[in-house]
Amino acid sequence: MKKITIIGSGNIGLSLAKGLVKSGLYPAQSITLTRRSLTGLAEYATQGFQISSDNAVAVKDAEIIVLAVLPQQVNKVLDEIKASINPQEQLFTSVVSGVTCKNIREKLFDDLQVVRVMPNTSIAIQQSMTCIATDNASVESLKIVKDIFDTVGMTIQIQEDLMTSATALCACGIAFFLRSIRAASQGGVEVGFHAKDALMMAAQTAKGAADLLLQLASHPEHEIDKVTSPKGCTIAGLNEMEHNGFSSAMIKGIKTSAKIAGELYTKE
Ligand SMILES: NC(=O)C1=CN([C@@H]2O[C@H](COP(=O)(O)OP(=O)(O)OC[C@H]3O[C@@H](n4cnc5c(N)ncnc54)[C@H](O)[C@@H]3O)[C@@H](O)[C@H]2O)C=CC1
Ligand SMILES: O=C(O)[C@@H]1CCC=N1
Repeated sequence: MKKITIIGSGNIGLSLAKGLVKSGLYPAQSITLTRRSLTGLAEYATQGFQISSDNAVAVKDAEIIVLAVLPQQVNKVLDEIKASINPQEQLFTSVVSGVTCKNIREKLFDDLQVVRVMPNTSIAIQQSMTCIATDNASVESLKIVKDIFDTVGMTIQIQEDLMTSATALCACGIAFFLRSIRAASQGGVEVGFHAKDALMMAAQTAKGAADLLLQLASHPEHEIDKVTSPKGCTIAGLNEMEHNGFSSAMIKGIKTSAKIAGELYTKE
């Protein structure tokens, strides 16, 4: 168990903190959460987390630092914490989209080991798909990071130049799949279900579809073939969706997100 400081405890920082505690391996007491104003963190203090609005102090004791502020807030935060960082003792991780390991070392220290991590908000319930990349961390350091994120979902190590693509597919992906579940539930209401039931039915159906792929290592089209009876209603609905650009919309959306993810950080 390592001491972890999360700088910027907003949506993803707090989701990570919740997931780590839920894993049972990281007590809240081992996690320090920072934010500019402590008001939003008061309830976390009552749960045992350390809370602070002083990033420089909060990183001092940490073995692992997780940077989780917005890309436009990064430079100010790195300037603030530089004097408190010990590159020999600490491992620096960042979930910030569009900020490279090199960008971080340029602001801190050349010999600091930096690992980029791209989780998604389902990390709060240990279901994240987390992508990990580095350009200088040792095998041992990478394993430390992987071990942490393996407790809160699945991990995959990727090349750093694919990190913005990973952001679009996996981090933004939560919103894309949620919107498609919401849309399915709205269709469900049109065909006769109450909204609450329709949403639960759509969500469980989506979960079942995902698990068919994950548990059976199956291909989507193979599973789709099993649903589409000849002259049946599934193929009729599916083709109607495709005529309206269903796959195309998802592909274009992911490409746009990946492009924007790569443009979020400006060095100055
Ligand atoms: N929200 C998501 O699903 C994901 C977000 N990310 C990345 O994580 C980062 C954070 O995103 P969100 O959590 O969505 O944003 P957010 O705005 O919810 O969280 C950022 C937090 O940082 C705090 N903050 C700002 N300046 C600070 C400072 N000087 N010191 C301490 N705290 C400070 C803000 O008060 C806020 O609570 C972004 O860089 C984003 O690209 C990565 C993966 C998923
Ligand atoms: O929308 C964003 O920019 C962040 C990065 C990935 C998820 N949320």
